[in-house]
Amino acid sequence: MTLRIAEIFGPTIQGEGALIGEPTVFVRAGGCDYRCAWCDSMHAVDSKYRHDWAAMDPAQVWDEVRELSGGQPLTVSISGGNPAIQDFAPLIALGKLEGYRFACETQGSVAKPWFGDLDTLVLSPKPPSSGEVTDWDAFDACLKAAGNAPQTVMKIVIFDDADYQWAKDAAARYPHLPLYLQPGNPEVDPDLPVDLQQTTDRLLWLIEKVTEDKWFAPRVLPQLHVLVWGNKRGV
Ligand SMILES: C[S@@+](CC[C@H](N)C(=O)[O-])C[C@H]1O[C@@H](n2cnc3c(N)ncnc32)[C@H](O)[C@@H]1O
Ligand SMILES: Nc1nc2[nH]cc(C(=O)O)c2c(=O)[nH]1
Ligand code: SF4
Ligand SMILES: [Mg+2]
Repeated sequence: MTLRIAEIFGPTIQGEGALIGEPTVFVRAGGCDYRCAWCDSMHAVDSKYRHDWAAMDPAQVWDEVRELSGGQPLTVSISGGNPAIQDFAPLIALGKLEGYRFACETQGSVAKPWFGDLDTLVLSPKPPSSGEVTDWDAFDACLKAAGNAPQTVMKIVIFDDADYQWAKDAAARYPHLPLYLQPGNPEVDPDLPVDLQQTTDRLLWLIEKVTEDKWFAPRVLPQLHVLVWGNKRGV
């Protein structure tokens, strides 16, 4: 089975969540079952970009990851789009043979057996500002599919008070899932600069929300890659 791939890039650092700062190569899948209002990766979502996506065999994808990483095992981050609408089991199997680790980012709308082959599964359910509605049965199926995967975490993007309250309710459903919050980035055009002051102001707003609320469960993190590179693609 070929994979629809929007881009493969790196090595860079994982800019978000549990693995923040860790060197990684990204494999970005093309296609998504959601249309989040503020998606920063529409080039991997909207079918109008599908002609820019490559149909690749897992072995071809693997060759490129190996090349980019110089054959030095690291964590491969599978993102998208929603990678869970495709079969990444063969790619993960190829990489594991050479000692690589795998993380995957998905919204939790589609469960796949290969979640159980991952080292890290990042489930990122979408708050109200996205315009999407979470199917919690599907989310539960993702947790079940992850089974014994060493690390499963939840990462929620927060744009406003309604998102914050929604995140608290979502966290209450899964008290044992490690939780990461990141402020939303409203400016996602790769050709426009990111305002660093506004970016850190949004982070400060979120930090003050959780501390004033004495909500000590989540870790609050910036998008490190946005601080360093703005909305540049391929980093
Ligand atoms: C582009 S998505 C791709 C993977 C998957 N579709 C998902 O949403 O989890 C990767 C991560 O970026 C986050 N993200 C997307 N747009 C964002 C924005 N404008 N500001 C902050 N985070 C954003 C998503 O919530 C998700 O956690
Ligand atoms: N450096 C870097 N870190 C990221 N973390 C999640 C990303 C994504 O778009 O899935 C991403 C990305 O695109 N770049
Ligand atoms: S689920 Fe992820 S890739 Fe899909 S539209 Fe939302 S943020 Fe973008
Ligand atoms: Mg991104």
